[in-house]
Amino acid sequence: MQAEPKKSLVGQEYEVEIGPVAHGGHCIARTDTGQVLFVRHTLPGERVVARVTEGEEDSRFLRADAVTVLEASKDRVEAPCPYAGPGRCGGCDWQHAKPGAQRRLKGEVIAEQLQRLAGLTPEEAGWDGTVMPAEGDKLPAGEVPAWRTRVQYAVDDSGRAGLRRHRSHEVEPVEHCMIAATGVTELGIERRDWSGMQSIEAIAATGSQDRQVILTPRAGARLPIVELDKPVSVMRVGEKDGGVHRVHGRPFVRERADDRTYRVGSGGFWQVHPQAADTLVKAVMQGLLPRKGETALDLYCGVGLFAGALADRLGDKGAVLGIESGKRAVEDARHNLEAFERVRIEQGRVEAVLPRTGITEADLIVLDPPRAGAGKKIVQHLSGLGARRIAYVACDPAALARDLAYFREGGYRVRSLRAFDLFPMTHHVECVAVLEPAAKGA
Ligand SMILES: C[S@@+](CC[C@H](N)C(=O)[O-])C[C@H]1O[C@@H](n2cnc3c(N)ncnc32)[C@H](O)[C@@H]1O
Repeated sequence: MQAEPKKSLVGQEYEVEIGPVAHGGHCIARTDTGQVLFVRHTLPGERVVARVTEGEEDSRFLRADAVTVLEASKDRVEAPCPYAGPGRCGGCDWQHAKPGAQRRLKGEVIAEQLQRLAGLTPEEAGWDGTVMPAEGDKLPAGEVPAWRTRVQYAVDDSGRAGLRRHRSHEVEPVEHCMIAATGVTELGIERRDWSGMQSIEAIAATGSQDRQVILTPRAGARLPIVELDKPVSVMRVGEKDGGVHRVHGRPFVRERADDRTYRVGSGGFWQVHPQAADTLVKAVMQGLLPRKGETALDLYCGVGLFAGALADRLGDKGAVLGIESGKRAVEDARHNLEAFERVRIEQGRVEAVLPRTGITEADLIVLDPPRAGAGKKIVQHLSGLGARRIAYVACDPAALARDLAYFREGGYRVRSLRAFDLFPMTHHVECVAVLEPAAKGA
């Protein structure tokens, strides 16, 4: 017997009261039959007509867009970006919220994740509940910080550059992305014909004039001659190997942070907001208070941002071990930190390399894992190294909360937590949690 096809609810409209914000840039509501709706383009307390964008009759939850606002929140503003709104560009989640309200919403998400996944109240996490804006991002009403120093443009079938629609491969062509940093906008990507290309990543380094574009051609397409409004180096993603290859110019950009220049090769990780690297280094160092001669680990070290900051502060007798999986990033980290004799960078996955190093103790640990977090096994391992303090840099509050719970099992407590809005207009937020042995804090 064939199963009945499930009935799609896409396009169905519900008039609903909007409840609290949820992780991911949407708010929670319920249909009159009790089905959960994750509604975008709305704010807590509003009454809206929500149109379903994904889900079926028996889905655990439905996704929806608020298409009519019947009762607006006092935090609502007219979206400054003409490409924001239901079915449009998926890059920003909170264009329709006042900047202060965006940070409050992010704070509510962090608080909810900490409570639900780690059983921690803000007080227990040593957090004042605020999400701090980056320096210079508090702007007069209606102005939007131009912070995105790395923008991934998608190209439509007619060769126009744009941004992806929410949870879609469709392209929203744009003439200008408001949150793109000036150095990116100056390249004039949106004004060119990119026929034959699938995507273009534009990078404008902070603290140097380095600009780079990374082109991903469609299958079998020839590379265009790239003439932009400003000088750039050009890289291409190989169709066969997926690697990033030099077309012309330097195969890296130079970024400045904590009074040091970092070479970042194409495809390597660097924080996107121009203030982010400095802000996070400062928060981590204020949390760890490194002492001369101590030993430290920098896990998921990228091109060596925290390893460099630690090496500076630990002095000649201190030592730092960085671990990073990206081959190119490791080459860059070794280059960036070659002046420090007592810094070593190992290439490989933390879960494989850390046990192999045979390290049994460290005074300080920084970990800055990707969105999925570090996970139970690594946290257990780290909890056994006897570190005086651990700084956890997190781009996902859910992964952070899960890992904090594992650290508690390992005998660590959260001493302080700080949150930074390094991704204005989007739902993303960065946290720095500082941990210490529970016995010490007791
Ligand atoms: C959020 S970035 C942090 C980089 C660096 N701390 C910084 O701030 O510039 C995470 C880094 O972890 C690396 N990575 C991802 N999974 C990894 C793993 N399992 N082991 C080691 N490194 C990993 C990525 O290549 C990336 O460079």
